[in-house]
Amino acid sequence: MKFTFDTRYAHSPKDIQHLDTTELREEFLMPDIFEPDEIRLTYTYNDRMIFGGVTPIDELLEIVLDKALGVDFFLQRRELGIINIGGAGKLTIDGETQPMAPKDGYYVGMGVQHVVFSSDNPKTPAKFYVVSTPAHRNYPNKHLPFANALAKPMGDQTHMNKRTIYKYIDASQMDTCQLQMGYTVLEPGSSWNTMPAHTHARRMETYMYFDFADPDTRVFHYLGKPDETRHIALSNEQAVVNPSWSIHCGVGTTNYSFIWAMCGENQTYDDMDQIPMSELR
Ligand SMILES: O=C(O)C(=O)C[C@H](O)C(=O)CO
Ligand SMILES: [Zn+2]
Repeated sequence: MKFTFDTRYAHSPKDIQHLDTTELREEFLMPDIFEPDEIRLTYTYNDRMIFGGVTPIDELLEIVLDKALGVDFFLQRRELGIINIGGAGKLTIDGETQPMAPKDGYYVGMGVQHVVFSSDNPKTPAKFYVVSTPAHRNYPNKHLPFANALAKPMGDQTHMNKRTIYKYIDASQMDTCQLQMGYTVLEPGSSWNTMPAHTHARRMETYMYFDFADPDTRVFHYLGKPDETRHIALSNEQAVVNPSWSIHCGVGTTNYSFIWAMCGENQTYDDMDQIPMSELR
């Protein structure tokens, strides 16, 4: 099993004025998330979120992080959200087995010692996207089937942003210390997500874009202060870190989906500052 644990640092909004394309990608993009029988994680200094992919094929995979976090085991002072974007798999949580159908989610509370990931069939492997945030107490583990996600239809065809936001880990449904997580599915013919753009200085956010309609699909993810924006061109199954001070929105050359995850000062999903279009530069 190969384990990758990258670091991404926190920035001032002024920093991105000086970054060229390569540097911008090195600082904000996580290019390869799902590699066979690998765990690939990124630790961002933005609210210390850890996010990435766990892709078991023939092996059982477990995230082992102790010295790197100065703890005895990974979830000693953290909670974990999981969404399976691949085939059927399983989690074994401190010895108890939990089937994970395609699109299933799971919340693992602080204090759990072992989370083991596996695929049911190596030909149709599970792909577990995971996000972990610092925690201060245990809340109960919870299986989060896709059918139970809170579905919020948004947008319209005229604005090319017809989409459904599926909230898996949401404060109205369950307790967590910080983590909120879910995913957004754009309809065919729609390409803009979260437009008008918004900021939420109270929370940082990460995104993992996936389910691209064809290999040449690209999503252009926008970041920066509203009056000083940059973009990053993304291929399928790549992720980006968005600092609290940054807008985010994106446009694809086809429709697509993305998993978002947030943490920080509050758990109020609708606490967003919409940016008037006249302020974008
Ligand atoms: O398309 C959208 O709109 C979103 O998915 C918005 C994200 O969930 C978000 O940015 C929450 O703050
Ligand atoms: Zn947001």
